Amino acid sequence: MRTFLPYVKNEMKLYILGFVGSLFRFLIPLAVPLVMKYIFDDLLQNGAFSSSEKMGQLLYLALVMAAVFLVIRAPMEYVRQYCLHKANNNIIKNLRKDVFAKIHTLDAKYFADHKSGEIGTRFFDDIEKARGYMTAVFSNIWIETIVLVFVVGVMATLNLKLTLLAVLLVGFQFLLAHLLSKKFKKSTAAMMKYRSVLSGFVFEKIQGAFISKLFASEQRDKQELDRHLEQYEQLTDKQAKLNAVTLSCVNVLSDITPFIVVLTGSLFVIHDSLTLGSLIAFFAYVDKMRSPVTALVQAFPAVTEGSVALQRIFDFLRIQAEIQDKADAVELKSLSKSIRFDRVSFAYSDSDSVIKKLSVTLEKGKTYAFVGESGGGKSTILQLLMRMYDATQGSVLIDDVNIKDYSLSSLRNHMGIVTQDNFLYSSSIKDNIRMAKLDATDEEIIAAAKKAFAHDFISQLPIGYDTEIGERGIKLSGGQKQRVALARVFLKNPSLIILDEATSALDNESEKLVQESIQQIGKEKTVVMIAHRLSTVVHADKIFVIKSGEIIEQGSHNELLKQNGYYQELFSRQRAGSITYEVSRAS
Ligand SMILES: Nc1ncnc2c1ncn2[C@@H]1O[C@H](COP(=O)(O)OP(=O)(O)OP(=O)(O)O)[C@@H](O)[C@H]1O
Repeated sequence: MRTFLPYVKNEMKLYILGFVGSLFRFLIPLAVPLVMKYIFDDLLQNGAFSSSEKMGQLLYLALVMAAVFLVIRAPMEYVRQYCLHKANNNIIKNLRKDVFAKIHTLDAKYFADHKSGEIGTRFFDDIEKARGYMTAVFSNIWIETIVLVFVVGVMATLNLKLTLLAVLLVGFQFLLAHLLSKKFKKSTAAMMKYRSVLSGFVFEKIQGAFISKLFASEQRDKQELDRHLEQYEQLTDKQAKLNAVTLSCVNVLSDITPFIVVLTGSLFVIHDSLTLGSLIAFFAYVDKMRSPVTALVQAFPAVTEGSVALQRIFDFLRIQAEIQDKADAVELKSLSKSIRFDRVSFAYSDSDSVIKKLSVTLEKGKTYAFVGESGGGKSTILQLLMRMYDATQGSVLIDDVNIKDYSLSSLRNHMGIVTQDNFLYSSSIKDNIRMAKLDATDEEIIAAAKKAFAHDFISQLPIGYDTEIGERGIKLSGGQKQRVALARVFLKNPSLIILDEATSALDNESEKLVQESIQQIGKEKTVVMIAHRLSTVVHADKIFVIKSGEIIEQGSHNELLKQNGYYQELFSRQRAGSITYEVSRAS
C-alpha cells in the first residue's frame, strides 16, 4: 500500500476539506439525543418552569436546531460529497493514466504471454474496484469510526457500565467480521484472477467472432463460455456465502444489542442509578452506534475487493519490461554504415533456439531479402532488428554499436515497418497515414499515398481521405490496408524500411506497381524484406535463404540460381506455378 500513498498525497487538500465536511455532517446529528435528554430530564419534568416558559424554550431549541441543520449541516454535506468524490476520481484518473502508460512500456514478450482482455481488466475492472475501496476507506470508514468513538464517549458520560456492555457486544461483532474477512480475502483474490481470465476469453472471442462463424464454432464457444462462467460462479458463490455468513452473524448481534442494553438499563432505572431521560438518550445512542457498526462491517467486502484490486494494479505497474532503455542510452542519429548480426542466437523460451549463430552484414542503402521455409525464423530476425526481443547470445549492431545501447525511440524512429497484418486504428485514412508524421500537410499525405498506389482507391471513396475505416481497419480490404500501411512508411521516410510480406495481399498488378515504388525509394534507403513470392525479391542486392534459423544460401538472385540449390528449386517451382506464393506449403 506504500505505492498508493503518493496518489493519496496528491489529493490531500480535497481530502482534508472532505474530512472537515464529514465531521460536521456526522457529528451534528449526534447532538440530537443530548437535546432529547435535556427536553425530558431538564425541561418537561422540571417544575420550576411554567408551561409558557417550556413552550418558549422548545421554540428556541427548534430554531437553533433548524439553523444548525440548514446553515451548517446541509452545506457541509455538499462539501463532503463533492470533495471526497473529486479526490477519489482524481486518483482513479491518475491510476488509469499510469496503467495506460505502463501498457506502452511493456515488450513483445509480455504481450505474447498475456491476453489483451487480461490486461484490459487492470484498466477497467480492477480500477473500479479500487474506487469501491477508496469510497469505503476515505469517505466512510474513518468517519464511521470517529462517530463510533464519539458515541461511545458520550455514552460513557451517561453510564459507564452500560457503555462497557454495548462496547463488548459491538467488539464481538467486529471480531466475527475480522475472522471471516481473512477467508473472504483469499476467495476474492481467486475470483478476481479468474475474472481477468474470463475477460481475456471474451475479448479474444469478440476479435475472432468472424472466424467462429466461419468455422461454425459458435456452439463450442458457448460451451467454453459456460465452463468459464460455471467456474467463475463457484468462486462468486463461495464469496457470497462468506459474505452472507458474516452479515447474518453480525446483523443478528447488531439487532439484539439495543434490546439487551435497554433491558439492562431498565434495571438501573428501577434501582434509581439512571434517569429515564438518560436511558432514552442512551437508547438513541445505541441505535446511532448500530449504523457505523453496520457500515463498517458492510464495508469489509468493498475494502477486501479493493485492496486485492489495488495489489493487482500495483503488481502490474511494477512489471519491468525486459526490453527497455539503458540508463546511459545514446540516440541513434542516423544509419550511416551498416547493420550487423554478430553470431546471434535466439530462443523465445527455454526451448530450442529459433535463430542459431546468425552472422550477416547489411550495408546502408542496399536492399536485402530473407526467404525460406515457413517457421524458419525470418520474422524473428526482423523482431531482433527492431529490438522487440533481445538476442539470447551474440549482438545486433548498427554502425558498430550494439542496438541495446541506443534509446528505443531513436532506434525505431529510423525504421518504417509494413507487415502482412498491419494494425490500423479506427479513425480516418488520413489520420492513420498521418501517424507517421504528425505535422504532415495534406499534400504530403497524398504524395505518400500515391507512392503506395493507395491514392486511387482512396479518392474513389465517397469522402476520400476522411473515410473512417473501422476497428483495425475492418472496412478496408487486405490489399487496401497494406497500401495505407505502406503510405504511412513512405510518409515517415525512415532510413531503414522493413517489409515482412508487405505486399502479399495485393493483386499481381498492384504488387508490381508497389514493388516499383519500393525499389524507387530503396535506392536511397536500406530495405530489409521478407517475401514468400520470390518474384518480389529478385531485385534485392542480396538474398539470404533461411532454414531452421540458419543461412543455408546467400547471394543475388542470379548467383543463387547458379548455385542450383534450395533457392533455385523453389524459384523454379514457383515459376512453374506448381505452388502458390506460400513457401510454407512448398517446403
Ligand atoms: N512469440 C513467440 N513465442 C514463441 N515462439 C514463437 C513466437 N513467435 C514465433 N515463434 C516460433 O519461432 C519460430 C520462427 O518463427 P518466425 O515467425 O520467425 O518464422 P518465419 O520464418 O517468419 O515464418 P513464416 O514464413 O511462416 O512467417 C517458429 O517455430 C514459431 O513457432
